[in-house]
Amino acid sequence: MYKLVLIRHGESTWNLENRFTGWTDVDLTPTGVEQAKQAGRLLKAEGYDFDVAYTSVLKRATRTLWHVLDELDRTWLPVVHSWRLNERHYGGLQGLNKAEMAKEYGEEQVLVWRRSYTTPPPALEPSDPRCERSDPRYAKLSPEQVPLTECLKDTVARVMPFWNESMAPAIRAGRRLVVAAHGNSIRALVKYLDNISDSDIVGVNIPNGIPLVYELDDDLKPLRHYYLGDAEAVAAAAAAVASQGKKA
Ligand SMILES: O=C(O)[C@@H](CO)OP(=O)(O)O
Repeated sequence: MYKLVLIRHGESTWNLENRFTGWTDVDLTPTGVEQAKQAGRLLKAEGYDFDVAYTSVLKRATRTLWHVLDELDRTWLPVVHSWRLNERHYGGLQGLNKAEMAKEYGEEQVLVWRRSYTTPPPALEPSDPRCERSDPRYAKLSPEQVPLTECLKDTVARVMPFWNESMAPAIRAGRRLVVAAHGNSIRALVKYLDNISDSDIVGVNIPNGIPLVYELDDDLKPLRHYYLGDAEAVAAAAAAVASQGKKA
């Protein structure tokens, strides 16, 4: 039996301001830092140890990982960064306030933008200053690989090659992985692992900074999964994420 630990980054400045974030590289808030440290402490208290760490190229996930590794006294572990673990790209919504958009366009529309599997938010223009195509961290990608928007299906399509080519082989080789990523890149992995339908994934929300453990069989099929920590607090935190698209 293998174990895989997934952690969504701690609260970011734009989580706090309730803004669509996507590939915008915002940092953690002091609460987010504390959540990340707490995740590390929980893992340590439960006896978890790791051989390799995975994260995105965005600082809210990277710093979350650093705090987790620091608490585990494992700052020396190899860290694999991949843009494929980045948050889902939020297109022209990046930077806009979720509750204000719900007031303007309605909660139903915001739910479609946030959680529809196949409908992406409006795309960014390549000339938009928010477009990441000239960001040096993506210099090795073709322009088309740097999205102008994404629905979750698009995110699944770019996460899965990384799972298949890097993460899954590492797990099969017996390496214990800790992954610090984002709400929607984790939803993409969870959808694949648990074979969740396109409609049921709409209701899945990942709380900030709480380790999500997958126990996997020899074929990397999930035997079970669970969050570490208090179940009620986990449910409340996931419900809070779901309600970010409400009017107030
Ligand atoms: O804004 C975002 O990038 C994501 C994660 O914070 O939000 P949502 O939960 O609305 O997909």
